Amino acid sequence: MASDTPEPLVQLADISGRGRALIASKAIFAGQILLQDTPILLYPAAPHKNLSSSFCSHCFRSLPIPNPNSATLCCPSCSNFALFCSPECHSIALASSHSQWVCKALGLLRSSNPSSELQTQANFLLGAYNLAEISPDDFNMLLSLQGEGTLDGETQMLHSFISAVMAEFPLKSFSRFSVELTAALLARDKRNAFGLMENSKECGERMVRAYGIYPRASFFNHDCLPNACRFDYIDKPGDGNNDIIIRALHDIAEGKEICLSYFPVNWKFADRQKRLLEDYGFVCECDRCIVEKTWREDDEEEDEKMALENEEEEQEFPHAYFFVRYLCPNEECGGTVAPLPPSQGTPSNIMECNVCGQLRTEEEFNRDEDEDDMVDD
Ligand SMILES: C[S@@+](CC[C@H](N)C(=O)[O-])C[C@H]1O[C@@H](n2cnc3c(N)ncnc32)[C@H](O)[C@@H]1O
Repeated sequence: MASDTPEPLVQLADISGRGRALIASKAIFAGQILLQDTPILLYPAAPHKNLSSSFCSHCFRSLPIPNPNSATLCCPSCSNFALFCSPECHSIALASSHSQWVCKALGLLRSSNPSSELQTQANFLLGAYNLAEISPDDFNMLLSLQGEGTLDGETQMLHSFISAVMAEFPLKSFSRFSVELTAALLARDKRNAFGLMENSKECGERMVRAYGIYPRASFFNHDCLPNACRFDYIDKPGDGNNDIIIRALHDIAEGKEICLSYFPVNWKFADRQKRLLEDYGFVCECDRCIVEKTWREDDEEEDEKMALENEEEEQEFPHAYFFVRYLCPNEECGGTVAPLPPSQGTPSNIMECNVCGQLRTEEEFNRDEDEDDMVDD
């Protein structure tokens, strides 16, 4: 019997020197959705001091301004520190992420006032340990992702903090936890978590509201000239608001590897290399890095400009075209733009930015791009 499920557009492959990767299982067209992935674990970033909006502690959607006459749904242990957008989110959270021992640990964490980084890591660990209790399969999936742990002082400190709380709640899954496992979990998080962004219009800069572990999207490797990018729509109504969607930037031939950029595409060579080595453990040798490593650091901006302006140079710098075509023209946005999905085989001429969310026709995009160039000149 024929199946109605469309064949997946990506398949897993092993690539020497790059580990597991996703490659195109057939020819892909610009804008096509390659993958929609649901998180096995979501946890909040440390709260931003200059951000007033609050969000649901289960699905992470923004909460409406509270009506003084309506009762607010909150966690009985965490009270106003954990609010919910609906009775469904409230009851799911009380049966999962807001279990007694997690709430006790969250309370202690708040009173110890840790740095934002430690707080975010502790939020992850609490979510991960809790996952082992409520969904062992998802926990094993988390552990199967890439990353090797290191036993540094921060790991030891986080482990002691959580072990002390766990000692009061001797749940079955806790017996397996060791400092080595804590280190392994933190490494999985560092290598694989995706940040779900705050609405950048509201806070003026790119800030993360929550992080998620997306088991299938975690297999995308990095390229500084990616051929796909990811979108999230955390405040959209309905189910799946914390799914991520990966779309093709342009046509991709069957068998080609599909890569994302792990950070904004307009980062400079030295910053990209540093981040990839420190956080992801590899030296990037993509086409763009091979060209840019020959540039002198103080000339980098000049070289990029020349490559954009001079046709002959453009052939030597194949990535000049990438910025004209796929970098959001909104100043300081740094987002990547991809066409909307094709409709009934017809490519879309509407481009969407994955950071500021702006939609533009190709003509509007080119006009904004030209205006931006005039301001720069
Ligand atoms: C999110 S995971 C991607 C999937 C991973 N290759 C695996 O086997 O599970 C990130 C890790 O993949 C590897 N990786 C990603 N992009 C790479 C690249 N361009 N060259 C070499 N290794 C890369 C690095 O080890 C990195 O820490």
